[in-house]
Amino acid sequence: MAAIELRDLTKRYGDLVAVDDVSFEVEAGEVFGFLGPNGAGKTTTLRTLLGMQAPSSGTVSILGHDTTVESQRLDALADTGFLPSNPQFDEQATGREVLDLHESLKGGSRRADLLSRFEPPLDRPVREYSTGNVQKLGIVQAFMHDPDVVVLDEPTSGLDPLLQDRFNEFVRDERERGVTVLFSSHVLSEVRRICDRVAVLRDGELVAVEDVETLLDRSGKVVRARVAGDVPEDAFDISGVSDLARRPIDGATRISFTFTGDVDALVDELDRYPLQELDVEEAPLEDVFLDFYGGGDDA
Ligand SMILES: Nc1ncnc2c1ncn2[C@@H]1O[C@H](COP(=O)(O)OP(=O)(O)OP(=O)(O)O)[C@@H](O)[C@H]1O
Repeated sequence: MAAIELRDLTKRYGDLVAVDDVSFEVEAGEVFGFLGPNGAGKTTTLRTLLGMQAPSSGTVSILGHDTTVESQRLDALADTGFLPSNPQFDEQATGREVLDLHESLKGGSRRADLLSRFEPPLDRPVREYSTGNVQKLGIVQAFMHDPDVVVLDEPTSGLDPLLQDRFNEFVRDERERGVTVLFSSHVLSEVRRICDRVAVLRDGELVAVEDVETLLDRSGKVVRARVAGDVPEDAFDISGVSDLARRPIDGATRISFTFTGDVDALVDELDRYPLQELDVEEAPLEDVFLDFYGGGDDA
């Protein structure tokens, strides 16, 4: 049984189809990234999955419980943590009081551990919190009852780069513990670092569900080389080379291209020239996702 399952989920707001026939599963113990530009329908999908609003059609379940049925939803939520995109707490309450209430409702066996990692200012009222501190309190609250499944809506927004790193490391640790994590994000580099698989949503429609590794393999490598002297016209005219650029510089030639072909063929071709420098790296995820986000029907 998948930890999270969405089948043919559609959610309409009046005439607007915010989520259009979306199906995917998140396996137990998987870290699954949910990506899409603003307005793609990510929040709508997550809120519908959690039973906070009814689907127009289709089914949603967490840990085998249908979250559109109230009794089953409560069973699901007992083992689920949720961090909304703009967490809102009682402004008058202190962070400690917010967590005390949550603990009395759902439990707090991991509270101390989480507080030592994220350190929100517990004795100040929430109205005095910065955006980052609200987010830290939200993270503690989402994980403190030791849930099996956690749904996070843009968890690193509002966190500074240091805290983003701490959060990403934390998610990797949670994965080691077998926790299932579904999170939406705009931050593509973090997806690379912590996700097993990703789903990409555009205009309410799912345009891809893929292993992150497969996605990166498919997008190829960026190769940059500096070759002594000139290079012939047909240099690097081999299968898998695209966006080839060359420019003379100080008695040498700078070459750059994207490569999706056979590595042996590339090595053979490189071997034909007197190389002065060589740099091979993954294509930036931003470029990979532009294929999906960029519009058109060819994604
Ligand atoms: N309660 C609502 N009533 C009417 N329209 C809504 C409602 N909530 C969302 N929408 C619309 O549904 C579409 C999807 O919005 P949603 O917030 O799910 O996207 P998102 O991918 O989470 O975007 P973002 O990254 O900006 O948070 C948008 O066109 C939005 O305006």
